Amino acid sequence: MLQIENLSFQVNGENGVTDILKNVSLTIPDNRFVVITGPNGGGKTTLAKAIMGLVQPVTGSIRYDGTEITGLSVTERARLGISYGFQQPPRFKGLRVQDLLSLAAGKASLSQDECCRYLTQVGLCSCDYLDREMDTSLSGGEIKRIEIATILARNSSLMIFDEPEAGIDLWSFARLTETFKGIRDRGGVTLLIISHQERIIQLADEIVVLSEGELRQKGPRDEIFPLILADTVAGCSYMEGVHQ
Ligand SMILES: Nc1ncnc2c1ncn2[C@@H]1O[C@H](COP(=O)(O)OP(=O)(O)OP(=O)(O)O)[C@@H](O)[C@H]1O
Repeated sequence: MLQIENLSFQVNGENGVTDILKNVSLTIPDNRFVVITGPNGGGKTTLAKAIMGLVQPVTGSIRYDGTEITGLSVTERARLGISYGFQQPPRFKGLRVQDLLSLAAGKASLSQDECCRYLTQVGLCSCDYLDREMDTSLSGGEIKRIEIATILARNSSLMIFDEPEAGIDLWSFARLTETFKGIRDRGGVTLLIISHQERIIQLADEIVVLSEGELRQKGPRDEIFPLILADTVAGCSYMEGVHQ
């Protein structure tokens, strides 16, 4: 179980201190498929990075499976079974796709068959990619899908994906949603997915809405999704005010 209590995060800029996360509390039981959504800049990525240990909160605590992890490093959290796929994954020049998948799986060398299994789940043909370097020769969508494959290879108990749909074509996206659905149906993994995509939101057990650094809504998909639709159809009150 993931337990987040009163989590706050601030940045110091030229205009002083800005609150990015404001007292966010959230409990996610095991084996749940949870989608975090909300307007751009609402704090979703920051929350995911705080869970992974990539940013340090100013106040609050994060517990995972009963262990206080707020002060732990990324590596220690990874050992506890947490993994995070970046919104914009880094490139690793000099490392081949097969090397990266092997590292993720914690093996000296992952067999071609095993690599193929992970790459197929993100819609890539392994023969075309295993020897490719993780450098700028790969497209943004390819890098994104390979990174998602490395998270699958890691076999974590809490997988956090940050906008997995970003830059991915319609065909690969369809394959990816099937993969997420398969993980959910098999059980044993908590999926925390940041997404703006209706097809991913539709798979969720629960939806969390973050806006302006605050947790605005949380509940079962069937309860929260109609509220989101009503809200977005009503339009943005700020923009309406600007154009008056
Ligand atoms: N290190 C930082 N310095 C300054 N501002 C930051 C920093 N990190 C995040 N922010 C700001 O905090 C806000 C939340 O950012 P975050 O990336 O968490 O939003 P998000 O909900 O993931 O947005 P999107 O849907 O656009 O990906 C944004 O306004 C962002 O510009």
